[in-house]
This record gives sequence, C-alpha cells and structure tokens, in this order.
Amino acid sequence: MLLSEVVDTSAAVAATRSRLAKVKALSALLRAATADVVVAVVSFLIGTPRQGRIGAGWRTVLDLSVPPAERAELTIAEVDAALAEVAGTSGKGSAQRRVDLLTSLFARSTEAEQDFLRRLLTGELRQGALEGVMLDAIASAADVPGETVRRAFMLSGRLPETAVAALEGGPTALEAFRLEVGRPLRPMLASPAESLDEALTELGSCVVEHKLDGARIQVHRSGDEVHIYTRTLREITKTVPELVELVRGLPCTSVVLDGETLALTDEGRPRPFQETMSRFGAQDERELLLHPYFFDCLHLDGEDLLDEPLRDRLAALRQVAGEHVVPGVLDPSPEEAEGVVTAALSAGHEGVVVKSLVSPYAAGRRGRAWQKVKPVHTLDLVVLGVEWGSGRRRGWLSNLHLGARDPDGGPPVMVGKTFKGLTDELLKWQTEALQEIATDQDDWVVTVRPELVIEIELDGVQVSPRYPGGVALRFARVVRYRPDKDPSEATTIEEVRALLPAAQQNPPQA
Ligand SMILES: Nc1ncnc2c1ncn2[C@@H]1O[C@H](COP(=O)(O)OP(=O)(O)OP(=O)(O)O)[C@@H](O)[C@H]1O
Repeated sequence: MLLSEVVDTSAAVAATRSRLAKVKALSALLRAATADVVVAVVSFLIGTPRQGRIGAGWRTVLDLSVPPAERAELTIAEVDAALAEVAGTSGKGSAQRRVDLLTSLFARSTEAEQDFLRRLLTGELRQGALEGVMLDAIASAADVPGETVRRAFMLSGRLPETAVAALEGGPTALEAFRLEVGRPLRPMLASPAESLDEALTELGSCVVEHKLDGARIQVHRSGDEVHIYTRTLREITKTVPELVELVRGLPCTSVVLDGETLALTDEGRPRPFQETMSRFGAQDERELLLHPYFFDCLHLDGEDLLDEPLRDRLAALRQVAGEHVVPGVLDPSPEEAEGVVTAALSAGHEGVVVKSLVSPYAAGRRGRAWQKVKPVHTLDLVVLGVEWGSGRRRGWLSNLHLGARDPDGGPPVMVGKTFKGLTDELLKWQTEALQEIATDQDDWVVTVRPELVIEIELDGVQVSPRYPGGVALRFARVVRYRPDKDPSEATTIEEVRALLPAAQQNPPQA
C-alpha cells in the first residue's frame, strides 16, 4: 500500500463533517490494507507512529527543506521501516544520522506526503478524537459488531492491535482479549447527573461514594510485582514507591484495583490537584506522600471480576483493601445519600459518584451506570492558543483561547477565552509550557498544538455569532490544568451547546 493512499484518506476524513463518510473512507482503506501494514496504517491515521514520539529526532523535521518527489511511490512499509530506523538510532552521531534518514525519506515524498509526515512526526496529526470513528471503521471493515471491537480495545488499550485482531481473526480473535494482570485497561468513566435525586431514581440499587479530588490510578499486582498506571494508562510505578509498598502489603496474591490517589494536608484535607499530579512526573520525590482510595476491584487471586455486578466487586474490594476503600454508603435512603454529599463536600471533595450496584465494569465508557453529582459545573476544554499579557501580566502568556472537541474527529471548535483564575504559579508554568508547543505567532497571539486540557468553571453559555460553533462561554475561569486527560476526552461542542437554554439549541449551519 502506498503512503499517498493514507494521506488522501486522512485528508478526506478531515474535510468532511459527516461521521458516516469518515467511517466509510477509513473502513475502505482498512479493507485494502494487507495484514503486514495494518498496524502502521492505523497508527498513521490516528497520528501516532507506532515507534512513538522520539523527542529531539522528530523536531528536526520542522527545519528540513527538501525538494519534494514528483510521483507518489513511497510505500507504507518503507515509511514504517524508515521510522523504525530513526527511532532505533542512538549514541554518538545519532542526531546527524536521524537528519540523514529523514532527509532521504522526505526526498522520496511528494509535497502532500512531506506535509503529512511533518505533522505526523511533530505530533500535530495526533487525533485522539478520531478513536471512536476508527473503532466503527474497524468494525465495519472486519464486519464484526462494534461492541466486540470496543471491548477488545478496552482490554488491549491499543487501537492498531485491535484492528489487526479484528481484520485477521474476526470475533474469535477479538473475544480472546482478556484482562491481563500487568496490562492496563481503559478506565470506566462517569456521566454528569442533573441532581442527586435523579441519579438515585434512575439507578435504583446503588452505592453513593465520595468523589475524591485527586488523580485516577490503576494498580496491578501479581505476586510481589506491582505496576501502577494513570488514567491515560501511563506507567508511574517508579514515581510512587509508597503506593507500591502499600499494594504489596495487601492480603492477596494477585489483584487489579481502580481508585484515586491524593496528597493530604496535616488536617487530612485534599491538597491542590497540581500537587498530587506533580508526584507523577519526576522520580521518587517522597516529600508529599500520596494516599490511595480504591473504589473497584477488577481481578482478585486469579478471578476476573469485570463482568460481575458492582455489589460483588465491592465485596471483593473490601476483603482485599479494607481501610483503603473510598468512603461510601450502599443502598442509602435519600436522606443518607444527602448525608454522603454533605460529608464529601465538607471534607473538601468535589461531590459524589452514584453507581449502579448491578452494573458490570464497562471500561473505557462514559455510561449511565456511574453518575457524578457536583455542585460546581466545569468543562474540560482544549487550549488552542494564548495571548501575551499586558500591564501586570506583561511578559507572561495569559489570555487562553479555549476549544471544545468535535466528536467526529475534526479540529476543536473555539468557544471562548479567559485569563481569570490563573495563579501566578500557573501563569509562569503555562508561559513555558505553551511556548514549547507553539506552532505560530501572530502579533500577540500564540497558536499552540491542541494537546493540553484545562478545566474551566463557568456561569453558563450564550449564543454567539462571533465563535465558529455559534456558542460562547459566559464568565469562564480556570480551575486547573488536567494533565491526566487527553484532548480526545475533552467536552464536545455538542455538550457545550446543550448548556444553552432549550429555545436556542439549533446548531448553526456549517
Ligand atoms: N468514588 C469514585 N468513583 C469513581 N471515580 C472517582 C471517585 N472519586 C473520584 N473519582 C474520579 O472521578 C472521575 C470520574 O468522573 P469522570 O469519569 O467524569 O472523569 P473526569 O472527567 O476526570 O471527572 P472530573 O473532571 O469531574 O474529575 C474518575 O476518573 C476518578 O478520577
């Protein structure tokens, strides 16, 4: 298969707003791909070369100026092999060797292919938002039910491998994916509830738990071997030795637990989210101890519990994690549930999560079985750009341009700006971080790669002819950056529009 076929499909997918057309184009390409290139084709389409990002090596492509080839002859297999070589180059002289390899790759690429490769390698093409569309395309190309593909993806955590299994082995190969202790799976997510009462009524038999204001962790232990992952499945085992020790001490031989971790003040209240997250970055910095609070058990001593009802998973959790289980009440009366909310808020947490006790663990899904009730409404938006500040904020990147996700995988749609709520510390941090991902600067506005997610509190939204989605945020203020979230998880433009008063909810014509 030629690289140009992937480039053309990628352009066609970006150009249409129709989800069906995207799925059709992607599935036609997948059907045409031979088994040996499926992994590379899927990796390229979602904008993540399978060799991963190799830092400095990729940056050099920004400066490469190589006359393009006239004809599109480069194959996917050749590109994949060349990238593997770039990724595998290390040691003395490797920087020059990488430039040479990329230069010869670019010399064999047409202008459109060069542009594609450049965006692929600098991460600009990375489109987490395309995930859902790609899952449908895989299902359609392999002619298997979407649910079967989704389940395999949740268990494998990797789209290219899921595609290979679907296309080569069909449902049997997909169903063979099992929970494996040591391999992270995509965490189950919650939907926002209108109110506590509505959640209680909708779910019936339920547990109401504190919604702790920390960072999600997934813990895997087999014998003495422990691995700990973040919400985005990044391994952080080495940076959190106190959690590793604690998990080693639990009374079991193997276990997979889902939970939240946070740093506490001397009074036992949650410390700011940024402080908890800072523990995930560096090596062992144990000044700020992290505490785990587990809320689910997916495997215990050889038994997979994913498909068991939550009531049984919680019984297993209590047995193994006892005092480290998140506070909550099973089958509460409405008054008791209200009491859990009051206790959670007065302990400094965000609210509660109401969970159906009969539901299985639906990994990777934002379903109705878990519903979060929070008094403050927040959105997770993508930072698209930022303006240089003036006055007291001169010299700092200040006013943020915020975008909502296009659920069909298009670029984020701008919905507002804000500099409110930014502490001096955050201003300093974002001035550096945003310059690192800058792609363009026009007078005082710096455009950045849309990869950072930020949590925004607001008073509501209003119709706006000025913004491309026809809707703008009212009184937006920054709560915090969300390094634990990928742009593919940001609030969608439809979710933002749904906040408009009912009479104003017609989407604008494109
Ligand atoms: N008891 C709990 N049960 C489940 N999740 C919890 C609990 N306490 C805290 N959490 C956190 O809340 C999140 C669930 O809400 P959701 O799935 O909407 O994720 P989120 O978008 O990160 O939520 P938010 O932005 O509201 O924190 C989990 O990812 C987890 O980090």
